[in-house]
Amino acid sequence: MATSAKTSSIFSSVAQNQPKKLSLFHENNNTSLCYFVRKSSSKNLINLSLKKSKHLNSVVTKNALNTNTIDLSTTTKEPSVGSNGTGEKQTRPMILVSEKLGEAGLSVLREFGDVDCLYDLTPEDLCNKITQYDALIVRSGTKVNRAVFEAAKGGLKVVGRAGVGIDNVDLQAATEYGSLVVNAPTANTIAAAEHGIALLTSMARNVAQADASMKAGKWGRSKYVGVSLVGKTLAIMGFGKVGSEVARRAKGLGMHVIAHDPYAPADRARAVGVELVSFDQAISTADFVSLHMPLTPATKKVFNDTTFSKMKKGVRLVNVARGGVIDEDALIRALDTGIVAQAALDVFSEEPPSKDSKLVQHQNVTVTPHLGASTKEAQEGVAIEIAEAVTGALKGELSATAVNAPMVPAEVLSELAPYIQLAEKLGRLAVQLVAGGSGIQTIKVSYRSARGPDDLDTRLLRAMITKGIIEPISDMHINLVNADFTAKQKGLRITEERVSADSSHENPIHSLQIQIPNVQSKFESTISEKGDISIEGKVKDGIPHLTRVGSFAVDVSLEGNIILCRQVDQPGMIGKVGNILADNNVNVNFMSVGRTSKKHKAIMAIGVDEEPQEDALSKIGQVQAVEEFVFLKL
Ligand SMILES: NC(=O)c1ccc[n+]([C@@H]2O[C@H](COP(=O)([O-])OP(=O)(O)OC[C@H]3O[C@@H](n4cnc5c(N)ncnc54)[C@H](O)[C@@H]3O)[C@@H](O)[C@H]2O)c1
Ligand SMILES: O=C(O)[C@H](O)COP(=O)(O)O
Repeated sequence: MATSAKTSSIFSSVAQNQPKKLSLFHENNNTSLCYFVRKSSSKNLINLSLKKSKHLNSVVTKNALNTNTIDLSTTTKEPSVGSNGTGEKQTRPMILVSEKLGEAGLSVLREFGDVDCLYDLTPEDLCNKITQYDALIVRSGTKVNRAVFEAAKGGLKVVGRAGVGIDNVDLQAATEYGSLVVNAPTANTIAAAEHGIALLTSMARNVAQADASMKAGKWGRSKYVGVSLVGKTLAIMGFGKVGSEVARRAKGLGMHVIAHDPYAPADRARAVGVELVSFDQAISTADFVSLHMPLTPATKKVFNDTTFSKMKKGVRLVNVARGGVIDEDALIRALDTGIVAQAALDVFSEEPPSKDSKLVQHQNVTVTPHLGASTKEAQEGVAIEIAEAVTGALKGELSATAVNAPMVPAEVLSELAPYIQLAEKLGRLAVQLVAGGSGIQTIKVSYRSARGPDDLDTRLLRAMITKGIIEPISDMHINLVNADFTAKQKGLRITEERVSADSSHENPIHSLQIQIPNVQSKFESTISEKGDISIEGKVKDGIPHLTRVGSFAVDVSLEGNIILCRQVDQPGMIGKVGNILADNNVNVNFMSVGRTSKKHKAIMAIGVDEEPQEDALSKIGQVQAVEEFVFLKL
């Protein structure tokens, strides 16, 4: 029976401790920024690392070598299976690999966790077993549908797709259950492109048919006269990684290459010497059409009776993308009428296709069983790429190949780290102040910053505010994957505004304000003139501070817990409240007083390490000049 991993998932505990020291060190080709947390006894480590893969080899394309992963992890120490080398016991994550994966990738996984390779699971088996695992690694043959996520009950932290296409993973369900989906998008590009070229050339020269005929004892020289490629027009549909590599190779064969891709930058196409054209122009002028787009709702059956009828009679079609982009019945009709002279297919709408599939059996069709990524080199590369992405994600890293979560560059992350803590803590405080009313519907977040919108990526901060707001009032675990989704589900509207500040451009954020309109507050003084609960914070020397409560300026570091207390401004108040706390053995770590005007109303913000007992709190309430107070947990 598996022991579940205690390595926290994506940034789950980042905000729980304050950083003390920032150090930069180099270790085995890794450059890491490490924040050591203030309380050494907690032994938690928040790791912000910028890693260069030491496993990826030359098979992997340039993109992959430049992959930066962002480590935002805390490792919880628990008695159990393994050891982390410091004598502390740790649990090891459980990883299920459901399709064949290269050995090099398996070694990376085994160094990190306990790995089960179970290649013949039925969908039911998968649902039954998935509860035991923290991560699942699949290729295109495993359907990771909603049932799998439901069965996992939120315990499946990561799904790794060892390849590019994620059409076999239900991304919506993954997001709802907070599972990060990562893929290995670069390591099989060349293999797929080479297979596309192999199909193109062998189709044009009837290689497969001639081979089968000879093996059947025939010598059919006149039957297998082919067509030449040189000078012919090839339309690449989807000018992404594979499409552009096919284009390069086809140009080397002397073909005239055009491409259709609504999202591809024209300069990338120009660099390869390819003209980007409209869909209709591409399919109506091409002698050969090669498909390289993903399967999405927009591309499903995009090659159908209508589009085939627009093609040049005698066109030849290659598909190493996804079977589902073609209406296969329409293709059979187009082959039968001669609109499509030949097709070479590596992928099918249903895999494997039925044994009596008319398409597979068609004399003008060449088929391979989804072999595009199947070279030794690509499989080693993919296995390493996905193993690193999955282990990174299990450590809490924000993966550069995340499919259902924003990718935040390492440099942005390291800069925002203290603000991430500030965001969660302000969210936590704000929600605890709500006493009732019509429920929280809107959270207004204002970032005062000297930076322009393009210079300030606030997605992480928004997610952390959402986490701070939702976690104290639900049993949900919020992470970067599910923050926006969960907020929406709960009917929470989070609006963001940037207010330009004069402060230094160096600091990403001067101050962060959270407002909750249309609610009552447990501490009336947090209500601003506009009638909203309003609190504001800043980062000072790397530490988050609460700096404004309603219209009162305060300054208390956001550590431990906080008591907010409004009183008539008069001498001796600090001593009276301080003594009550001292009698209760509660350590005050920070205190600040803000007032509207002398001898009028003042607010004491007191940071306390421990939670005071009920009777200590009620004694504070009994102090004569105290008008209201609230205890808030951070
Ligand atoms: N047969 C195999 O074994 C094999 C191997 C690798 C990749 N693939 C498949 O090949 C396809 C391409 O992979 P990739 O790595 O190049 O992906 P990619 O994301 O780099 O490229 C896909 C391109 O398609 C474009 N696109 C999206 N919608 C489009 C549309 N409606 N019309 C035209 N273009 C559109 C995108 O803008 C992108 O440039 C994917 O479907 C992938 O799953 C198959
Ligand atoms: O999308 C992909 O990466 C390819 O289709 C490869 O799929 P495979 O991993 O099942 O070979």
